[in-house]
Amino acid sequence: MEAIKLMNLAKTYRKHKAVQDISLEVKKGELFGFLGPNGAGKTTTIKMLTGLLEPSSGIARIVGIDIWKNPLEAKKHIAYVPDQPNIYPKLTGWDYLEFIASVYRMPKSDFQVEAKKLLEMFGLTECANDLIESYSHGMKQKIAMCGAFVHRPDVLFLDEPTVGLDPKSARALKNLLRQRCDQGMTAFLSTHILEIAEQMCDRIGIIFEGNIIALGTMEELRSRGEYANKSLEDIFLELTGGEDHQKVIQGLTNQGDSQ
Ligand SMILES: Nc1ncnc2c1ncn2[C@@H]1O[C@H](COP(=O)(O)OP(=O)(O)OP(=O)(O)O)[C@@H](O)[C@H]1O
Repeated sequence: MEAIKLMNLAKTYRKHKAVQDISLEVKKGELFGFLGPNGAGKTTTIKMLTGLLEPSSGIARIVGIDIWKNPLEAKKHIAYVPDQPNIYPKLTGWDYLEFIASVYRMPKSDFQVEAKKLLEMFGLTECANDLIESYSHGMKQKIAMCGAFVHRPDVLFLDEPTVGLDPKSARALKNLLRQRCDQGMTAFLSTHILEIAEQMCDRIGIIFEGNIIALGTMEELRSRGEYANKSLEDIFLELTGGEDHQKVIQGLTNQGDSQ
């Protein structure tokens, strides 16, 4: 059974079709990268999959459960870290994790072992007893990650997870994602950072103007004749027309330089 399944999922904001009938399956244990330029529809898709934004049409299933027909049941299986996590400022880091663990009914002893490991991994042990309002943006993001991992979700959604993380924390996140996916968790992450998708993800989907325009492993994407031996950046720019934009920008910059 697929961990995540989208069937003709679409979202229209007033008249603007932000996501257009996308269908996709992500298998259990897969680390899936959802890549696209600004405004392509990544966040809209993730919000529909996590039960935060009702689709205009189509179906979204998490471990076989329709998230819109049976939201409580489906949400037991997921964790979501948005790009701008907004977490309780008046709790300490530790209290926040404890709160999450209680919502997911984690046994206390499991929670303590898991929480300590995660805080250590993300370099938050020293400030676990400080109020979250005193945390920097990156620290808030990291405690939100710890909260997402602590209850061992079956499916984890991350929106732009490495933006704002220092290199050490980004590395810790990459390692942890790989380890958890090897143990059976499924991860769905949106990113602009092509290197991350290229290095970490088992499979990549490229979304552009609300449509999935490419889908597959790096090898599969490259094996499309015209993309042989190209980097994901080249493939991405060609597919999304970014190269033309880049040329325009480059042209303008060069003009500026010569004046
Ligand atoms: N609440 C809203 N009302 C109207 N239009 C919206 C709303 N949210 C998003 N959109 C539009 O839907 C499209 C997709 O937006 P979305 O945030 O899903 O893109 P994204 O791929 O996550 O972009 P980014 O990488 O910039 O975060 C954009 O054209 C955006 O302007």
